[in-house]
Amino acid sequence: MNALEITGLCKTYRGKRQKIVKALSSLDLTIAPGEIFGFLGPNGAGKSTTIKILMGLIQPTGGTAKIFGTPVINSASRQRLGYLPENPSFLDFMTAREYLAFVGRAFSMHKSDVKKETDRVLELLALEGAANRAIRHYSKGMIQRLGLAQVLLHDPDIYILDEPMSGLDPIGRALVKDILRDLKSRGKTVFFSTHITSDVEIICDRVGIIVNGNLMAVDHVQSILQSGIEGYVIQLVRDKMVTEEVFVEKERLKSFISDLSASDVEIERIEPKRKDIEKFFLDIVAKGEYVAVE
Ligand SMILES: Nc1ncnc2c1ncn2[C@@H]1O[C@H](COP(=O)(O)OP(=O)(O)OP(=O)(O)O)[C@@H](O)[C@H]1O
Repeated sequence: MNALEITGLCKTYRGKRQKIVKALSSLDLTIAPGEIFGFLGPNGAGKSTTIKILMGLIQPTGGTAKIFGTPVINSASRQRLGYLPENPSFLDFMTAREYLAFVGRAFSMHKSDVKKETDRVLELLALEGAANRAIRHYSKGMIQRLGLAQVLLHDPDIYILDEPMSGLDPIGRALVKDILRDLKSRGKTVFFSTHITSDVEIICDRVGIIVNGNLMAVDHVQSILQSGIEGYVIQLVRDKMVTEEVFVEKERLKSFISDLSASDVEIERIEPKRKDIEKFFLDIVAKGEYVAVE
């Protein structure tokens, strides 16, 4: 059974002056259990709209979505799910420890598990020192980490995270990447939105690129990185002295090498230059006649 199954999902909003905004156009996507999937798109592409539909926070205009086989219109679909919204906010008069106890009760966790798991997630997110401080005194990064702590508390099977690295410093980002890798090693499924291509490159199994509500590409990150050879950087040597480095396009490699054989120049090193996820993303956005969203 798929962890996530989205079929023909559409969403239209009524914007200012009743203007129709097509946020999602017939989105089809399946995610297997145990996958880490990056949902990559520029601002206004439709990432949060998709996630809000999965969470039952808004209704789609058309199509269906299922989590572990249960339609998202049924709240039971979210029993095995942890959700981090974009810019999470809390009852900020509470301390993190009080808030996590509240979340534990909401998920019907046993009292002793709540205590144990609260300690575990506070430590994991480096919040143990601030655990008894009112949340209103937290920094932006601490709020984001608390959001992740509450997602992890009840050890769900699938995680839907709307921009989990948002507002985090490099230490916080590294922490979250480690947490996502740990979830993967424990067979959990993660679906997260982002517009940061390097995060996708480091953590994800697959990536889906959404532009203007259209899913433009879905592929394995490793296949993108393997297949995307654009050319070669060649280091040339003349008279045993390093002379220069040249870039040769993929199609020109053969003729370049045969031209060299007639000269006194030798090849010291050839390195393939690959398209990274950022280049892949930018090419897709360009092909999709992407129009900047205000
Ligand atoms: N409640 C709403 N009413 C009208 N239009 C909306 C509403 N919510 C979102 N939109 C529009 O729908 C489109 C998709 O928005 P969405 O928030 O899903 O994008 P996103 O990919 O999450 O963007 P970001 O990366 O900036 O968070 C945008 O054009 C946005 O302006």
